Amino acid sequence: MPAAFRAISPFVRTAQASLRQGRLNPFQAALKTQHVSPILNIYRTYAVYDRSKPHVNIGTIGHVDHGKTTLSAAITKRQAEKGLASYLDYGSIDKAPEERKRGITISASHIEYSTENRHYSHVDCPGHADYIKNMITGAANMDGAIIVVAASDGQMPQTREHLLLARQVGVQKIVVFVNKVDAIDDPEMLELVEMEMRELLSTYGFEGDETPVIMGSALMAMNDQKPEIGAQKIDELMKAVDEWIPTPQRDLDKPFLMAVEDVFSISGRGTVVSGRVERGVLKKDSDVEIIGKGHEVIKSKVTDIETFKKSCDESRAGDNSGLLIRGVRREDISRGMVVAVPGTVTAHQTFLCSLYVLSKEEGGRHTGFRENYKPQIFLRTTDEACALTFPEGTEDAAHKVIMPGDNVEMVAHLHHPSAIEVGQRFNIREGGRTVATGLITRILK
Ligand SMILES: Nc1nc2c(ncn2[C@@H]2O[C@H](COP(=O)(O)OP(=O)(O)OP(=O)(O)O)[C@@H](O)[C@H]2O)c(=O)[nH]1
Ligand SMILES: [Mg+2]
Repeated sequence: MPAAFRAISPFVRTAQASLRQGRLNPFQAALKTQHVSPILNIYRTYAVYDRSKPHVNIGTIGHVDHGKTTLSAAITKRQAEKGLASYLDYGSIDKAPEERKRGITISASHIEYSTENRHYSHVDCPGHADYIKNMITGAANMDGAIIVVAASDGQMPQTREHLLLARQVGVQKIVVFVNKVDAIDDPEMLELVEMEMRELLSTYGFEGDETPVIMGSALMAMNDQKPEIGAQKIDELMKAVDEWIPTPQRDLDKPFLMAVEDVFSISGRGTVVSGRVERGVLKKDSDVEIIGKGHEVIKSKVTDIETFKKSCDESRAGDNSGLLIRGVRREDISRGMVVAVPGTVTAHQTFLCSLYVLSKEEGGRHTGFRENYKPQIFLRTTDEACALTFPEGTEDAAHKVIMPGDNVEMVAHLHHPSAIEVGQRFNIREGGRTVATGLITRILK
């Protein structure tokens, strides 16, 4: 340990004593004293940042007051004890003074920690409209979520809302943390909560039977009490998160996809399609499929690749490329179709999506719209006619009006089948301006 580190404060002396007695290792000692000194901050940074581990974005979601912020703090506490995070107490996660006073989280707070396997960026996510908007528009993203459900709320009238929120923000994989188990005496009650949760997960299109459900108490973990429902459950939770939420693939590692921007024919050579490569790497002489715009799937081979006006052996994510495709006529391909690795993309016509409808101030509509709104939607390089309806079971769908500034979940029916995928974003425009942004959350047909 550096000399400067030794002379700083009583905190350091306490930590050092623990260190000597073998209760803490040097990293943990540094973490314990993180508030004191910039040198310790450097220690802390080293403890947390480990770029060799894969990075994953997650967050806590769930109803107001069910314990999201307490759980977030408890995770950092537990990981800090292992030298894998810097401990943040409740107050430093709920930053705004008015939040602390009222005990309600208003803005999202970013924290980070690691497990043995991965590095996490974690948002303590309030259920507020602003945050949902950020997720829909792509300003924020989550690879998976921990949904916090308080067991003490009896039959959990808000459970549906939690799952709807998770689906709306585009999360595909969830880990459930049933919180406040310390306040429950009846174990049967917990079984009931778990059963109901699994059933609802399936109803909302998540894998209800396989989803990990951990029962514990964030408060007990924070207070170093009852480790069997406190600290140990945080460990179980992080293990489940590590295993259940997949590591996102880098664009370059994904299967090749390019949306067609332009098609032309070069005499003596054939048809060339051009566009910006969205993901993956394509080698010359690879087989591809060209999909979308209501056409049959076209099977072909890319016999030459041109990037920056030079012929090359491959085309990669981010490149603007021209692909010479064999045996396909120019008129069979149109802008908006995608060129992809065979079998990786299919065309669909109906999907569930989350929409953020721009407010008047953001340049959006001045009036609301109802079911059967028929806008043009802009997907990748093309636009497509589409009709929007409310999901099955929506109350009073016929009279519901969506106003500018609203978030809403809707079902989109495309006029032509298009190559679409879960997680893809799109815009709705009217008269040349964007009036809504959408996120595809489930493919329906
Ligand atoms: N008994 C008990 N209470 C808990 C537990 N976890 C959290 N609480 C309490 O529940 C209340 C709400 O906790 P928060 O962590 O602020 O809940 P939240 O979900 O972040 O709330 P918002 O951000 O306002 O939506 C606080 O009074 C916590 O002390 C627990 O495991 N057991
Ligand atoms: Mg909170």
